This record gives sequence, C-alpha cells and structure tokens, in this order.
Amino acid sequence: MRARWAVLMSDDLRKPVGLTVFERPDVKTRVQHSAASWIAVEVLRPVWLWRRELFLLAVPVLAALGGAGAVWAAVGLDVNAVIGSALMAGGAAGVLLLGSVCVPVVRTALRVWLSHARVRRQWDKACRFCGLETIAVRVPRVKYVTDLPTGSRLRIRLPRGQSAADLEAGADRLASALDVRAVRVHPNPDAARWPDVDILRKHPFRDEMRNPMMIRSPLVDADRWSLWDGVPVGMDDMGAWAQLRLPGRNVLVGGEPEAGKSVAVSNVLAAAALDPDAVVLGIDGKQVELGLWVPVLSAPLAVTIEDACALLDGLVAEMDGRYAKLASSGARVVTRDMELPLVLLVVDELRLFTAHPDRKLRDRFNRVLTDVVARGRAAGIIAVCATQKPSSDVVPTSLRDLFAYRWVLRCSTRDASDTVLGAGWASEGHNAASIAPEDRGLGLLLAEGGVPASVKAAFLSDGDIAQVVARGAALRDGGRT
Ligand SMILES: Nc1ncnc2c1ncn2[C@@H]1O[C@H](COP(=O)(O)OP(=O)(O)OP(=O)(O)O)[C@@H](O)[C@H]1O
Repeated sequence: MRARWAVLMSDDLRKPVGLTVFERPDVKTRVQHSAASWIAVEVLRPVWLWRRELFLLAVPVLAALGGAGAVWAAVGLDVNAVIGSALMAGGAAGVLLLGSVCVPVVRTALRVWLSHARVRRQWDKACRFCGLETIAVRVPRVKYVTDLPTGSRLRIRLPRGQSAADLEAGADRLASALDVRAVRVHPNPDAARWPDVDILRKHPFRDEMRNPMMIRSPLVDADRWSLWDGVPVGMDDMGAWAQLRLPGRNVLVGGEPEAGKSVAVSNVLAAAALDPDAVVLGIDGKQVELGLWVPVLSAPLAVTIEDACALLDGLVAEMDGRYAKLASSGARVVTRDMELPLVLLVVDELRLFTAHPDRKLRDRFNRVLTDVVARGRAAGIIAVCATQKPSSDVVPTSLRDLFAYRWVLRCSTRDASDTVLGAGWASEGHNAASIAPEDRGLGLLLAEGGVPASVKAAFLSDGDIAQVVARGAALRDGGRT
C-alpha cells in the first residue's frame, strides 16, 4: 500500500504516530497515464460518489448565487445589495433545508438516502482494495441498496469481464475491507451480470449484550393460517423470515438433544393448527413433545410403534384413495382449488421407530413411512419428521433424499450434519456441528436445489402453544357446527 501522506514514525517502535495513514489500493491502471484520466479518477469519481452530499451543500450556495444574480440584474452592481441578497437567499435556503429535517418523514428519507450513499462509497472503496478493479478502473457498481435488520442487500452491476464467482472469491476480503461480519454473494440465475450481495453487520441472533435472542412467531398472534401459504418458521441471518412452502414438500429436522427440534416443528404445527381445513396427525415416541397439540389432532396421537404403523396404514389407504380420485379427474397433484384437505403428519423422535428393537415392526414402520414420504407429496400429504440422532441407521439415505426441506440444528459431529443435509455440505462450510451450544433453535435450513442457510427457529413457549391450540380447536369446532 502507498501512503498518500508522509507519516511520522517513532524510531524504536516503528508504529505510526500523528497523521492517520490514508491507504490507497496499489493497483496499476491504464487510465492513470493521462491528465484526463487522472481527472476522471481523482476528481470526477469522488465527486460522483459524494454527489448526494454535494447536492445538499449546493442548495444554499445556488440559492445565494441566484439571489445575488437577480439583485445584480435588477439594480446593477450595488455590492452591498448583492451581498445582502446572496446572504439572505442562501440563509433562507439553508434554514428551509434544516427546517425540513425537523419533519420526521423527511428526516428518515434523508437519513436513508445518505446512508445508502455511504454504503455505495464503502463498497466502491472495498472493491478497489480487494483487487476487483478492472484495468479501466471500473468496479462492481451498486445499483440498489435495501436495508435489512442485520445489514444491507446490494444489487450489483458487474463490469464487463467479471462474474459473480469473482465476487464470491473475494467475499472474505471484502468483509474485512468493509469491516463487517460477512459478505455473501448470491448469483442471479436470470441475469449473470446482476448478482445480489448481502453485507452482514450485526449478529442476527444475538442482542446488544451478545445473549441469544428469542424470535417471536407471527403465528402466535394470527387468527388463522392456511398451510397452502408459506409457513414462517424462523429468521435467516439477514433478519428475513424463512418460509416453508409445504404443499408437495416434506421436512426433515435433525439435531442433538435439546438443540431445539421440537420448537422448530412447533412452528409448522402452529400453522396447521390455525388451518381448520388441514388434517393434522401426530406420532410421538416420547408422548410429551406433541402432547400439547392433541386438541387439534384429527386422530389420536400415536405413541407406540404399533399405533404408529396403524396410523401410517390408514394414511396409505387415504393416499391410494386420493390417487384414484386424481386419476379419475385427470389431475396429477392435489391443488388448492380441490376439495381435498392437506394432511400434515408429524413424527417426533423418528429414531424410536426407525431403530426400534423389534425388527419386524421396525421394517414395517420404515416401509410404510417411506411410502408415505415418497408418494404422499402429490396427494397433499406432508410429512415432517424430527430426529435426535441423525445417523444413517436412523435416517437411511433413501428416506433422507425424499425430504425437500432439511433442517439441521446443532449436531455433535459433521457427519451427523451431513446425514441431514446430504453428503459434502460440511466440507463446503455448512456444518451444524460448529453452531454454538447456547444458540438453541439455530440451524441450517436447506431447501431443495438451494444452499443451506442459517435459520433460527421462532420460539413458541408452552403458553404460546396453548393459545394457538385453543384458537385452532375453536376454528375446528366452528367448522363442525
Ligand atoms: N428457537 C429457539 N429459541 C430460543 N430457545 C430455544 C429455541 N429452540 C429451543 N430453545 C430452547 O431449547 C430448549 C430445548 O428445545 P427443544 O425441546 O425443542 O429441543 P429438542 O431438540 O426437541 O430436544 P430433545 O431432542 O431432547 O427432544 C427449549 O426448552 C428452549 O429453552
């Protein structure tokens, strides 16, 4: 790096003292060889980047010039009158500008406007430091800035010759140059030149004191919900709600004991409870996890493997019936406009059934569950399975691959993380074993065809669940009368 200004160095320590070092990226560029290009780079570019601030400063200056010009034209060169009118016009414009800042909506708009300009400047500078400047001194340009609770999302326009992969390769360096937690690049499948970049500033799941935050589910206050709509289950690390689109998709949730699986599953159950049209079925080897939901279940909670097999047999019969109806009506999948309700099957603690000591019952359970998960999707049957011990004997790969959504909460090993997400994700940095033990409810959510995203489940306390269940039961009773 070159320092623009000389810096006083203390002889013995060789640490900079006095003036701060003004660092510049040490990039050799073609345009620095002519006066015109020097002006473009050293003058016009900074002016362009500071244009919003300069515009605000220019308002009183232009008003003063305008006032002076008008008086000059009207009364001739009367120095006192010209200076006086310039001061008055400039002052009036300045006061008007400051006065408008007192209006909250103007102040907010101005703050956002200027803060976006600052983000653009920081981005421009970071790109130049990180070697993303082309030989024609162009860098990826910010077209739009969107504020998110934990940072900013930028829509970027790449200079010709660069790709989103170049940004991805420099993401760590950009994060360091911007002095933020992380920079994440999202290639744009529709327009390769316009990727999105997330700049993560705040910790998404910790409060100011670095304590884990509780996220309140919107379902707790909702009067009703439809499983056909997206189900908000938690927040991603940009502070946006992670939604599950359940029709046609199954969900697998895995993680070590006390990682927050039941809470994660509660979010789906809450949406189903508030949908009076949905059929909700539960299998719970521990009895207590789904016990609170019993009033909204459409059949008794299955707690033994025999009950579970009987419930699944009934579901297979329902599924076959639905396929017969679909075939006769010429349809391929159950859709919202059909009379058939969505069925939500929740299996908590899969391990107690798929690794049951009775081999015959275990094989029967595995066979019927795999059938429901594999064929149920088109028939409007959604399976949500949670397991404490994500290993291949509990969740065979053939079963795991049938889940479109895989959500892994903290695990003890990277293999366990990969068992839920799929082989290879841990080595690409998506490893639930690296989640801190105190971050309960935090996990990696993989939606089919995507990349695992950090998502913290919204928390529903027993009291919240009781409220939702009471509302759901009332909705169902209302439907029956
Ligand atoms: N999303 C969350 N936000 C905040 N705290 C959470 C969250 N999820 C879980 N917790 C905390 O972790 C505790 C354990 O959660 P939960 O019962 O869901 O874990 P689990 O993985 O189902 O455990 P087990 O495997 O033993 O059944 C909860 O009582 C709660 O205190």
